[in-house]
Amino acid sequence: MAAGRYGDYRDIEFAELEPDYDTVRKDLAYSKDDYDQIRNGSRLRALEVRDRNRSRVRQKDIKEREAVNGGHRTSSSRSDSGGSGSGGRGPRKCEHSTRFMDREPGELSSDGSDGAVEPESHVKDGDVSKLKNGTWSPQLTRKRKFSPIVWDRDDKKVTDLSKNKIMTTTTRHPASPLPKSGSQSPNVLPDEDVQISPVNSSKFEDLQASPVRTADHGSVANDLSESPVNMPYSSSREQWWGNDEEGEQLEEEDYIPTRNISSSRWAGAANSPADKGEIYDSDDGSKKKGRIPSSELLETRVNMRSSSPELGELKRRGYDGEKTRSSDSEGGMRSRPSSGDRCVENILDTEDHMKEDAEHISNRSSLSGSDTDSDGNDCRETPEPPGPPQRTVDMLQGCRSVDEFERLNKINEGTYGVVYRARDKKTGEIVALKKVKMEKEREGFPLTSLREINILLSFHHPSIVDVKEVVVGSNLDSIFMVMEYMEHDLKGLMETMKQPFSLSEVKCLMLQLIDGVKYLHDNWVLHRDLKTSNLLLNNRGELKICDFGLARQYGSPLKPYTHLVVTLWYRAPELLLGAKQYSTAIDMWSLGCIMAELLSKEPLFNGKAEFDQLDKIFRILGTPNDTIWPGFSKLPGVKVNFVKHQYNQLRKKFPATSFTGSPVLSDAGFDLLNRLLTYDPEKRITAEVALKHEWFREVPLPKSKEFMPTFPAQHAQERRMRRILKSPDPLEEQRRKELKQAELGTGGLFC
Ligand SMILES: Nc1ncnc2c1ncn2[C@@H]1O[C@H](COP(=O)(O)OP(=O)(O)OP(=O)(O)O)[C@@H](O)[C@H]1O
Repeated sequence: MAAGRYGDYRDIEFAELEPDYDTVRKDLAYSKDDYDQIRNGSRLRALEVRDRNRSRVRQKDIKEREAVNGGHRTSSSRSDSGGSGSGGRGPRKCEHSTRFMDREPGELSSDGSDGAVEPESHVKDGDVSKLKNGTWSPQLTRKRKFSPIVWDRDDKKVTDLSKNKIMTTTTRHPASPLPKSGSQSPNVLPDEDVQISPVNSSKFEDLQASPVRTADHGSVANDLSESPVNMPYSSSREQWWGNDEEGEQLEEEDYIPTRNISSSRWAGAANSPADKGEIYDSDDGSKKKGRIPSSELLETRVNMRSSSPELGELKRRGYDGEKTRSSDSEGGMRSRPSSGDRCVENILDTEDHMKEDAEHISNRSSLSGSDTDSDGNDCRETPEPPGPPQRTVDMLQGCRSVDEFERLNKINEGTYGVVYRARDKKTGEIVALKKVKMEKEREGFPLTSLREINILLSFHHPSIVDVKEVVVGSNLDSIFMVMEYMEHDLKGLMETMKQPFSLSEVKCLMLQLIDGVKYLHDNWVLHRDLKTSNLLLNNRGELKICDFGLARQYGSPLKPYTHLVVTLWYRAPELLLGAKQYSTAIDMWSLGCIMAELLSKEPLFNGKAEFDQLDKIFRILGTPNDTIWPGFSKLPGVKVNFVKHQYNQLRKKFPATSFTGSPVLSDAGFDLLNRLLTYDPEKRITAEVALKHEWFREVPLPKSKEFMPTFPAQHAQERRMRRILKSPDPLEEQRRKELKQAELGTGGLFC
């Protein structure tokens, strides 16, 4: 739409330029005689002299016309010629041209109207003089539009780094060879005592005692609160999109204070203190933690840059070539052609810089004090004055207004966003709008949401939910992701189903899921929160992964990350046992849990707390040891006695034949499940290998998407109520509890 507007303008401009071009063409045209004489080698000098004279006459003519029209122009403006050719509309046209050229495709005025052009009155004499004085020139404005927040980016460096990244090899866990059907589980139990315990605090000191912990929490949090920045406009005039009391209440309840802001989240950031062992990346313990006040970020920015690649710099494999929005490593995200992408570009840029700034905040904190400085006085630098609040608005320039959508109903409310079904008023398309919970506005735009937006805008795959664009609330106080609408999530759907999915349906779903995860892993992203409620299904049988709030890039060498990721039931044992380094295998474990749940319609390991979760896993898979999982006993969580379960009971849960209604699974199917649920992350099956697993080639073959059953879309209220009544989600509660404990630095299995 906006591109069309842009295009229209160009059409008009060129249409009006047309006469001039004709004139020029005529002026420059040689007569046939001239041409013949030139060919014959004569009159060349004479023609040159004639052309120079004509040119002088033309310049004079242009100046005269300008004088008549009273136009003002910058000499270098392209609209110059347009203006000169437009007769009486000269000056007005010129002003509009400047504004039009200034605005990028997809940009709208903040009120959501098609106010791309500022009223003429805005370009008054004062402005003209400014323009003449060079304080506001079309060139300058145009540059700002491309990058509203202008940073001193070192392009060369970035390019080099992205190259480095591409050349880096990952330390992914190798695929273990496919055992024979019915072979022993990779989680074969040893005959030795295993002592497992909640990790004592000393074990986890290095993980938890991030230098940005208590003191820095104080520091950062105080900085945050002292910097009332971010969304500069209050939401006093609530529109229907924002007027959601339910959501607001939840926001209050859910709020967990920011503990710290991440260090470099990119693996291999050789320059980052994290790599020198100075700080640990604990940014992602909560999607709520990283909240970046724009001004704080802007003010604290320094030249500290991660030497690791940015998301936009990664080489996207797989389906990327199909869509132009993605970019490869060298091309970068910066050349986005489609409508609304200017907004996207701004957001991606902002996320990059926020990340850098977050790193700086973290590093600054880490360098300036210990975590015992609870008052933070010593380590805290004097907070600098808040930056210009319009920075946040700049970030949102080019985004359409949410008022261009008609709200149909509220689909669901996650912890971090409210999702609505809506109709694009222009196209009639039904979409899902996820409103980013701003929580306490003064604390800034949630970094995790920026991260999610960043990833989802960058990645395109049939199994990844498509985010089309980002739109803003009328007051620029809220942000929505416009996603393709999906009728169901698998969790909600399974709650309504009387029977579990059939084998061929599970295969169809698993194939799509593994394919999506492979795409993520191929592109160096861990999802870190794969669970049935984050898997969407539409009535065309298409499964799509959503909720990338915890996703992050990983690289080689692996860096220590927070273990407080992945909802408890789907959390890999290495995370539960406090491993500081983990990789793609954590997502594969989640896939194992999901596969089992799809088959049985029940969660496989539904622990109530970390210890209970481990216990449930060990009861079914047996208690691991160093033989089946080298390095197991060194994990921080392996301390005191866990009950030693000798046998793997998984087959009993998924027998080859059953008369009791248990979900049946062939040897091949069981092998896949077993390999997804392998204890040793190094031996756990990869997405690439899993995709080729023989289970998908044996009968019953995977159902094709078109033949997947359709289900009536649940009424949002029903869906919410059922969740509240039937499954007061212990997982979220658990996670919140963990995070609170982590923030307080007390209690908990790993504190
Ligand atoms: N594109 C979509 N189409 C339809 N429904 C969706 C879509 N995206 C999300 N939903 C619904 O909204 C719910 C919450 O979405 P999402 O997981 O992205 O939010 P969240 O706040 O991050 O959730 P969580 O609390 O699980 O972390 C999903 O479980 C799903 O039911």
